[in-house]
Amino acid sequence: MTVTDPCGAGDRLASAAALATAGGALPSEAVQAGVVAASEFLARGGAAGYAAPDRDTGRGLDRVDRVRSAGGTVVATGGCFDLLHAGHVATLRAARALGDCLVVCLNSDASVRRLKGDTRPLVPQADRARVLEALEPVDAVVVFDEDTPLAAIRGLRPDVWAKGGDYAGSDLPEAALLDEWGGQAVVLPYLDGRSTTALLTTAAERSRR
Ligand SMILES: Nc1ncnc2c1ncn2[C@@H]1O[C@H](COP(=O)(O)OP(=O)(O)OP(=O)(O)O)[C@@H](O)[C@H]1O
Ligand SMILES: O=P(O)(O)O[C@@H]1O[C@H]([C@H](O)CO)[C@@H](O)[C@H](O)[C@@H]1O
Repeated sequence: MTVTDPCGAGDRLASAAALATAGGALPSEAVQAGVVAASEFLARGGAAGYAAPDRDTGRGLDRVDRVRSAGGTVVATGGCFDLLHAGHVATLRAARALGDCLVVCLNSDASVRRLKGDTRPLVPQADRARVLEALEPVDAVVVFDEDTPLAAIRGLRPDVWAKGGDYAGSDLPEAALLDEWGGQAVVLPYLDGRSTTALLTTAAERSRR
């Protein structure tokens, strides 16, 4: 293999090793996974093997397809993302750092209503999607109407499914689906004290003053 441009190989090794560790691999196994990923990355021409994302057309599922066909890592996350806060941004940034693109599976308004009650969402799905698409870590948003993102995930077949730290300690139901194609479900750190519910409660209290 003629190594043309090693740039990015270290990041590739580190992200693959981190993912392997998150999946329970031993340090030696994680390093091995990282070396394999970095080798495959270089074999495909390294960073130069990726088409430069065109900000006009580089967003959206076409970018996800390009990353996948170049052998990159597709990361997906999901949620309601009603009133956005720093915890959401922390999870989106951490999820994006696990791979080469990030897709957000977004609950539709009807789905949010069934999940979180008739008073939710405050922000309609079209605006929730627009806000998410404007964030640097987000490459695409897929709105789903079901109670769970399982059908959307099956269609996307991401390498990684990530949720925020409020799911720490719980078995993500998406993990079994990712297992079908060797993907991994991971829980990311939680930013204490941030939640849409807390924002709504504070707003209601302040408005009564
Ligand atoms: N404080 C936080 N730190 C990190 N990730 C978070 C935090 N709050 C939510 N997330 C993550 O953001 C995604 C969307 O979650 P969601 O929209 O339910 O946020 P929320 O603030 O918990 O909303 P709600 O209060 O209405 O339940 C999920 O993956 C969730 O794990
Ligand atoms: O914004 P939330 O409440 O984190 O989003 C929910 O997440 C659920 C989670 O993926 C289960 O593991 C999902 O089932 C539900 O549809 C909401 O997206």
